[in-house]
Amino acid sequence: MTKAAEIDIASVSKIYGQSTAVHAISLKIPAGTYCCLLGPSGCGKTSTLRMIAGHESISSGDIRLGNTVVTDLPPARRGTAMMFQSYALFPHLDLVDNVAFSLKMKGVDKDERRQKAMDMLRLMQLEAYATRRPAQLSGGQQQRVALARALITDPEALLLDEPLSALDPFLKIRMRAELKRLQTSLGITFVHVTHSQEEAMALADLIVVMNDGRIEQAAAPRVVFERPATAFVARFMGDHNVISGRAASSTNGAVTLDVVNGGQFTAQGAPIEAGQPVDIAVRTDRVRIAPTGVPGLGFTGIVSNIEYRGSTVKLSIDGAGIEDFTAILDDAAFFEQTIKVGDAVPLSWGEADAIVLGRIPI
Ligand SMILES: Nc1ncnc2c1ncn2[C@@H]1O[C@H](COP(=O)(O)OP(=O)(O)OP(=O)(O)O)[C@@H](O)[C@H]1O
Repeated sequence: MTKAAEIDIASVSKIYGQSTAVHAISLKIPAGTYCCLLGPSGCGKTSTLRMIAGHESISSGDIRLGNTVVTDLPPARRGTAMMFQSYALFPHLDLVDNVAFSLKMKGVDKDERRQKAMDMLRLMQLEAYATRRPAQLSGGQQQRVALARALITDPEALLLDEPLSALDPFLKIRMRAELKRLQTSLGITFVHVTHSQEEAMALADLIVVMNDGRIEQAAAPRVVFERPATAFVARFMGDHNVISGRAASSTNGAVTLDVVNGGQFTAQGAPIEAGQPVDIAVRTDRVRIAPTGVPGLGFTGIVSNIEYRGSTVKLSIDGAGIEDFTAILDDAAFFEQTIKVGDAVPLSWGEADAIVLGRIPI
């Protein structure tokens, strides 16, 4: 079971009645990649996954799996398998029959399908429970049965719709590690829908951030975090301040922006015509309590809130036309000073910590 296939989504749309849920998205998921489709509720993640699986028709565009255009193929002939959020196990069947079900549908004879189901249960370390029914298992065990059932068809790509959402926080983290281990050992392509940026960062080789039926950014987790492409990505991934204004001037890969009724800031990025709207991102954990050495890389503001978080302290600051600017300080740096709500504090950050954000065309 080492076959893996590239998934090529070419200008795919999904229209339900009058409303467009997915707007002509294009995406290549290389073979053997752990890909997470990430975004808020209603952004089109599940519709995209279901179109790859064949559980939802494609309104326009094409999907290719390996060398095969699967756009019009039924789910069972695509080489994909889907694991549902609810696991969709049959309550009246034992684990062997649950796992063997799709082979039964394909007409595989009883001995062979039970043998293969036992192999899958062994892979999931569930062989001791083979004769139990789903209700006699824990949530994590049920999830492993659902995985075994999906993998028994020997798919080239496994599609997972919010696979961890039904689990408690402790189990979620354990199963997350198991999913990653499984994907690495099988080597097949995984496409995993989630609205948790933490889950996507922990698992994915490729994060696809979706918003309102469009792809805002598709890149490795570190790139998405360190170089968010748009203001939406920077806000959704968290740990960034987004400052909006209008371009004042651009030189040598640095853009200067004016905040309306506020300060002037500089950030790294391609030139932008003066007067155009521009957003920049400043990493919250790179902000220091110190006067800015370089104009445009800091400001003085009033502390509006202090939140102690153990190893870090979160400061909220208003000033220079910016509301609710966040600085995450490590606890030692914070407690070296005596800062309280209402104080005016000087803030600064490094040249590399402020980047210009793009806009995706609508
Ligand atoms: N069968 C349907 N008929 C009509 N509209 C639908 C249908 N399924 C989804 N939609 C709409 O399409 C949009 C995208 O839905 P989709 O389920 O793909 O989003 P999602 O990102 O997976 O959201 P969630 O995280 O809440 O599952 C939403 O506005 C949703 O209301």
